[in-house]
Amino acid sequence: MKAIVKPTNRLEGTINALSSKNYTTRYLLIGALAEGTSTIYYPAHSEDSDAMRRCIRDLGAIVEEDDEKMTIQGFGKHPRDVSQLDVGNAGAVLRFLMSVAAFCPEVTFINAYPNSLGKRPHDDLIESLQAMGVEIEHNEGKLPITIRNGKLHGGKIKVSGNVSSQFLSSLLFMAPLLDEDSEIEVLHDLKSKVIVGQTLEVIAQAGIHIEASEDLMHYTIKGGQKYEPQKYVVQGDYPGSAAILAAAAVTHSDVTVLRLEENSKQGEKAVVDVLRAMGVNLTHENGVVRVLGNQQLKAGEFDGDHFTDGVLAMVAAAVFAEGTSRFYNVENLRYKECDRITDFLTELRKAGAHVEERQSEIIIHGSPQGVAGGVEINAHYDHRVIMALTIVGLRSEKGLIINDAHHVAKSYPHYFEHLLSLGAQIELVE
Ligand SMILES: O=C(O)C1=C[C@@H](OP(=O)(O)O)[C@@H](O)[C@H](O)C1
Ligand SMILES: C=C(OP(=O)(O)O)C(=O)O
Repeated sequence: MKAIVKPTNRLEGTINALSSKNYTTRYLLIGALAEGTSTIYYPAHSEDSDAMRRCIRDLGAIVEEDDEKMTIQGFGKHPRDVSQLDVGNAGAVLRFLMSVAAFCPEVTFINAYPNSLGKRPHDDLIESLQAMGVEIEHNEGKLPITIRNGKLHGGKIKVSGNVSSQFLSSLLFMAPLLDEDSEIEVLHDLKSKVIVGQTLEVIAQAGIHIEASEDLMHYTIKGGQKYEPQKYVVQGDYPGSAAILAAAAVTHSDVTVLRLEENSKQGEKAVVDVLRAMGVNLTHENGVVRVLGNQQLKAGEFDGDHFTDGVLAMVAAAVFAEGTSRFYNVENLRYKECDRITDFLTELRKAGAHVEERQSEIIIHGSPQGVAGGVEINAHYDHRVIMALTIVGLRSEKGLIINDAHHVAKSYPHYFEHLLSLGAQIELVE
């Protein structure tokens, strides 16, 4: 699908935030790891959450669904003997399930997206699992990956947090089910640290006890624990909503997004403060964010690691700010669906933005007068690149054509529909 994004002066209206992708993948997982029936209200529907749903079914969970909720009869620590799993393009699903696969005799994770997930590194998790007795075949740390149970055991576990927090989360989900007690030590820096708080939150909701140090670098985990079946309610998604809020910030607008809890553990709720710091007129009360955009933005400097999945949308807003903005501590954006620094900035430059990259920084020299546009954009298989470039297109002189825009469905299948309902001028061509 192509998205033909045309210059749009005004956005107006109210939308319900999509359901959180990262809570949905977690609740599906812990529902599967429980024995008994868990219920998840308002689960997300996107390619990534569908991937988790498909894989836990393949592993033996019984999943039933109606319009409002999903029930999962879990398999505990005894998944079905499945030979292959297809995680689509979902990094978190792959990494979380690599640890669960260690309870199966032999599972191969296939390489369904060689140009996206197929390029992402998993070495750090592979090394930790191997040290725990798991046998792993892999393609230089990348897919396809085959996991064999070997002699899986707990004990002292080390994992690097340099590249992704998902490796640590994966081990935190699995270790309580082992017979032995475990201690996890995080080596190096822990990137996307905030999201580990979401992992610990859902694990605790399922009755599992993990002792975590305050800096989230050390964990003590008793073995032989069981996930209890529970009822979970999925909150609204900040990373996806960040793009809607940024679109409202760069246009004349009166846009309200519902279902964005102020006390959420999602790091990307920081985008509300980022936009505020950029001078955007907004309020955030009782789970409702209202943006009154007037196209006036000022530049700022932000530690992007706190809101990793919201960075691209904030960069798109910064393209139209007065002055030079800097998003630092974002090196691990290079290891996502594409290289979200080099690949994303290549597309931004095509659109007419003035941007510079460093190994772990994005620098934007703002163009408050707007950018030229009038070019075709490569999506690089990345939903967040698509969402961000759409924002830029709305404020361009000649619009943008975003190729392969269907990849937006990885996290936010209704993104264009939502923008259209706010009055965005976008044509979708199959
Ligand atoms: O744990 C998770 O669900 C996620 C962790 C983050 O990845 P990294 O830890 O690799 O930064 C985030 O970007 C991703 O969308 C989801
Ligand atoms: C990086 C993302 O997801 P994942 O790592 O799960 O593929 C994302 O949603 O932006």
